Amino acid sequence: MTGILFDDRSADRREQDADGGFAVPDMSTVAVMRRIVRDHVVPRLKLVLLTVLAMTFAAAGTGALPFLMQFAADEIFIAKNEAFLLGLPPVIIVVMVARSWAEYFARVSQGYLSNRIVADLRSQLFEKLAFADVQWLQSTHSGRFVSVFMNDVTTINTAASQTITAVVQNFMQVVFLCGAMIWMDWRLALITLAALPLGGWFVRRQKSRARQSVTSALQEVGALGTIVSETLKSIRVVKAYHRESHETNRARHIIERTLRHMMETVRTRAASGPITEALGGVGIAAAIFYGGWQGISGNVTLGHFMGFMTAALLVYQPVKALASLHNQLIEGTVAAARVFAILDQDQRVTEVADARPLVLAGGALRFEGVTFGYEPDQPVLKNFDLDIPAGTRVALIGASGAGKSTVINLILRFFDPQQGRVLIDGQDVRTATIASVRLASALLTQEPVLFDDTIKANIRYGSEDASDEAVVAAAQAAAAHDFIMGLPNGYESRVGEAGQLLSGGQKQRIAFARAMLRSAPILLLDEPTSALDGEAEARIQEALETLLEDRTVIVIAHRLSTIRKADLICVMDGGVIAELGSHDQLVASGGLYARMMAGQGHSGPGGAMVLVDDVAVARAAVARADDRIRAAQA
Ligand SMILES: Nc1ncnc2c1ncn2[C@@H]1O[C@H](COP(=O)(O)OP(=O)(O)OP(=O)(O)O)[C@@H](O)[C@H]1O
Repeated sequence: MTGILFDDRSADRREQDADGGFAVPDMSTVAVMRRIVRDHVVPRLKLVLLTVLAMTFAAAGTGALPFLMQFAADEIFIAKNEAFLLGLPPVIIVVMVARSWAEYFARVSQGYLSNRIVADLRSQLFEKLAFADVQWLQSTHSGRFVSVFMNDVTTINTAASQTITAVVQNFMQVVFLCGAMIWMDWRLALITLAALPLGGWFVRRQKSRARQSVTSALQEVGALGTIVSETLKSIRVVKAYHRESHETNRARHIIERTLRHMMETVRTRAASGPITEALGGVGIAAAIFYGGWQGISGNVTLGHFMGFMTAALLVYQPVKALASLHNQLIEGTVAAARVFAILDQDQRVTEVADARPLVLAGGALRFEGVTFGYEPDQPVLKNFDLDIPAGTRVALIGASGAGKSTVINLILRFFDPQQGRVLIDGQDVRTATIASVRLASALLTQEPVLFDDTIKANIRYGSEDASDEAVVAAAQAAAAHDFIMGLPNGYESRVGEAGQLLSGGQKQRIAFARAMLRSAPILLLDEPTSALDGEAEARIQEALETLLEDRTVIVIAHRLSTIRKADLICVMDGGVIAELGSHDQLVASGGLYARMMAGQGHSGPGGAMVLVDDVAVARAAVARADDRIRAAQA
């Protein structure tokens, strides 16, 4: 169940499937913007309005500058008005200070808004992932999720923080400055601004190019995330097989492709600069010519001309900024569409409207005519019937791929069968609340799962109300207490990422204590003692026997000793039950089980079943692998 495999698709296959095996629906920029406004801006409308007001004020301050220039020229230099000269500086100072405070407020509130959007999106994404269907999570690359959290959301943040205020601010500046120009001389204004529609057309033309390059770049970053997490998770195998260079090359290809797409984005963004600059140059040249000619003819004053030219020179800066913000907006909306695709993912395993918590008795289990396949047209279980009275210990055995883990997946309702029902204490799991179905069982996997937290928190995982005494009692029962007390911080010691500061056996004992603490009537085990040494196994075996008492136990068994102890042995073959009975009954019947026990094994469609009856054999294999790793590292 825990072998390490790599997603080693060819470069072409990666290109086709670059989004982590997950399609992003094509949402238009407008649709994405509408959703962001609806979900994130409207709920904070007051703050947004205040921000816009502050921006408008700051823009109006800029719009007032040409008039000040005009008055200054006409009143001071031409009319020689001394009172005006004395009064003007304080007015300028007040206007500028008020304008800069308004700008400060606008920037801070904009920063809050964009970071708030990011925080909300990250929380929603995490909740979505935590509650998502196992099937969907397994079929989507983890790198895709990591990159959405880290990269896509950051792209949205950058876009939001740079565009929310900047678009409004620059737009308002354009409006005020154009207004000032039209007010001063509408003919001159028309000449100066004639080039603007051409710039608008150019920016629109760039849109699809920008969308394409941003989408590809974000996809590649997702692929990079996948390869980084995959390589780190599998580092022992990577080194043991001397594949460091191979993995580095795989990463390098993706990094180079990302660079190409990023450069395409950069070029598209940068292109808007020279174009608007050139158009601005044409407009201003025309204005100087026409305005100068009017001046020579005596139709305009020097102040009038200077005021107008100030506005004309100022207006092209925000226009240029708007063009580049348009690209930023596209980057943000492409990233947002990828986030929304995850948030909108439909859930297949859902609760019915009138779902009720399971009423648990002893944890009796029943499979009634269950047909299930991960792909609906490829059934893994076929019309599967199994009745397990409360308190029975069942060993599931069969060839690899026979469907043993699938049985456990259905009891936990990670998936729903296409036909038939799974019942716990007589109640269909589909009519019960999902939480109560999951709480009915404790799961122990072959590879223990620990979180980067303290030992105490790991044991208490899923039983948060348990007292410290109960935690210690569970650890004692799991033969973990002594080694925990030997650690410098005892129960407060941290276990490291995925428990890597502990040995395999120690990790398993912690996981075992966690299961002990949980008072679930059903225990689902994937032969969890295989990582323990002889002495610890003997101690834990005793504890395990206590834990198993009065519980319904389903164990995917690999060891003869475990199989022998089961009340019922269920031999699975090709998605059906080939044989069912106690060890003695099955041996006596002389069928498949008897042949397995005779050491002949069985080659079914999924491969051979392996019985591990000798811990020493397994330990020797692990020691050989470790020697190889040490040799490779040396
Ligand atoms: N998430 C999944 N998506 C698609 N197919 C799956 C998935 N999980 C398992 N399968 C397929 O379903 C079949 C049964 O798998 P299952 O894990 O139940 O077998 P198993 O008997 O537990 O095997 P093993 O002993 O090797 O762990 C296999 O053919 C496997 O390839």
